[in-house]
Amino acid sequence: MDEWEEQASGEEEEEEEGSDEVALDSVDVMMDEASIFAHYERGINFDKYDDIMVDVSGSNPPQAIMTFDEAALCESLRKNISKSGYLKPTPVQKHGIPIISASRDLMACAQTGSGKTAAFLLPILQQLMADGVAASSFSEQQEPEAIIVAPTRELINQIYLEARKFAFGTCVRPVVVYGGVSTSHQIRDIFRGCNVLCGTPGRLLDVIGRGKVGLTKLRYLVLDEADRMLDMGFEPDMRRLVGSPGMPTKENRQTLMFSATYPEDIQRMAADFLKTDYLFLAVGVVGGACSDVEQTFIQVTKFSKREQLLDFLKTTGAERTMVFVETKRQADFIATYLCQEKVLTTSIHGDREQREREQALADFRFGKCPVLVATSVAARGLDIPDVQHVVNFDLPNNIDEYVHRIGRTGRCGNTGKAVSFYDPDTDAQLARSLVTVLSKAQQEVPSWLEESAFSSGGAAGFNPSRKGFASTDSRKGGSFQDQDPRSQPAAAAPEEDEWE
Ligand SMILES: Nc1ncnc2c1ncn2[C@@H]1O[C@H](COP(=O)(O)OP(=O)(O)OP(=O)(O)O)[C@@H](O)[C@H]1O
Repeated sequence: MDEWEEQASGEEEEEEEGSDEVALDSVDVMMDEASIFAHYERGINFDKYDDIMVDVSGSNPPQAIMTFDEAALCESLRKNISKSGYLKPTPVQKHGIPIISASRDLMACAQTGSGKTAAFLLPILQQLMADGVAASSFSEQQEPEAIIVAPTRELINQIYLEARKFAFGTCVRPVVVYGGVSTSHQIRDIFRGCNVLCGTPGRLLDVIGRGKVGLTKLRYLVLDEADRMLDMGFEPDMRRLVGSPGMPTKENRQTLMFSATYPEDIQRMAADFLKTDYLFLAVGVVGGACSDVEQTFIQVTKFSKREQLLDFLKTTGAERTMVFVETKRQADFIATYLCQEKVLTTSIHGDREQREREQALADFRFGKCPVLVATSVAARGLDIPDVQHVVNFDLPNNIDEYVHRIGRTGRCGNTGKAVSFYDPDTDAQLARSLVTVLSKAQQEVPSWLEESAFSSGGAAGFNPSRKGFASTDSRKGGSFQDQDPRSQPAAAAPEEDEWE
């Protein structure tokens, strides 16, 4: 089974022995203020974000803000923003914050690493604080004002830590729930008060189903990585969530969606969850790659990849590098191979225990292992400082996945590099989408890739319809990717390591 889906449907069962300790390690750790506000620096291209074209569609969008001061945030939020090292808002924040503060539903698209998390957290927290919301005392059912959903455990934990950082020193209490760790521990944490509940879908539905979380006070529903949350793997869970007893109708809640990619069919379906007058915010090309990532391609054959990877890693030394592979088995295999070759490597994938996954991320984050071999479970959202290289050892089978993977580097105005191994025998179906992504990001397109894209092989296998990225708000019509009637929905194809 696809490891994302495994999380979607299998979280409830994951009360394995020892999981309490994991929960204590990861969730309840008492961090000091300095570590809560630890952050990495904006990169040299941070100011260039302001040159990116912004398009807001829908009726009567509010005026964008130019500074955090214009957002009229309360004192504690301003202090926390400044302690986080934020001097000025990024474009998605300049437009997103006033839209959310104006109580509008929003579908927002902005490139990876450009500050989408704060774009939804800040206006929500501001409104809750302005309304005097405070975590209630111990109660065996809590009624959060906001729910944030994301597809992976590590990502939702990261969002929770961001929420906790911005809410530091206030009465608003964020809580996180996700699979692979003790449910009872998380429920106890909810009982202590919960205003902003961050969760992966399976565990969220579990705590709601057990009656530990009531939905009648819910005002905000946020889908981060919204296109992923609404594709085949998670859509049923999202429909169950909005259909849960007590969940306010879409007219009576504010629904916010964020991602760097929005295939058109997903945009159309997303409209089921949003009020009809939702705003669509596009910062740059919808589905476009981060312009601060230099993308290169190396033609390989299946059997030369391992040596090529080793040669590449010899040139990068201790620079932090994420190596993406397609299957869990491949992740173990490549990580073991690299360790045998004395490259300090760890790995993350859906078959590893949650404790091991968190340890792997920590070892990578803090530099103990500069190389992280990962499946798609680490492709979206993770914000790890100083990732200098992303290697696509195996290219993914859809273009959005590629965009998210390479977006683990080149964040917050920093530059990064992505190297992809292109095997003409297996990757030709991606060639045309890659050419489009490269050109839209003003990157050099290798002539052999262009030839491959427009040769019969590249064109015949071209499969944009399900995972094609839209140029704009689908309500305007027209995606810039060709629509090939022969193509099969890519969602039917394996996205990750499901066949193992
Ligand atoms: N206004 C700002 N000033 C300085 N740093 C910022 C600002 N906004 C966000 N950041 C930092 O930029 C980094 C990337 O932000 P974030 O993780 O929200 O990106 P994202 O757009 O959600 O990316 P992805 O699409 O990969 O999920 C984070 O470390 C965040 O703290």
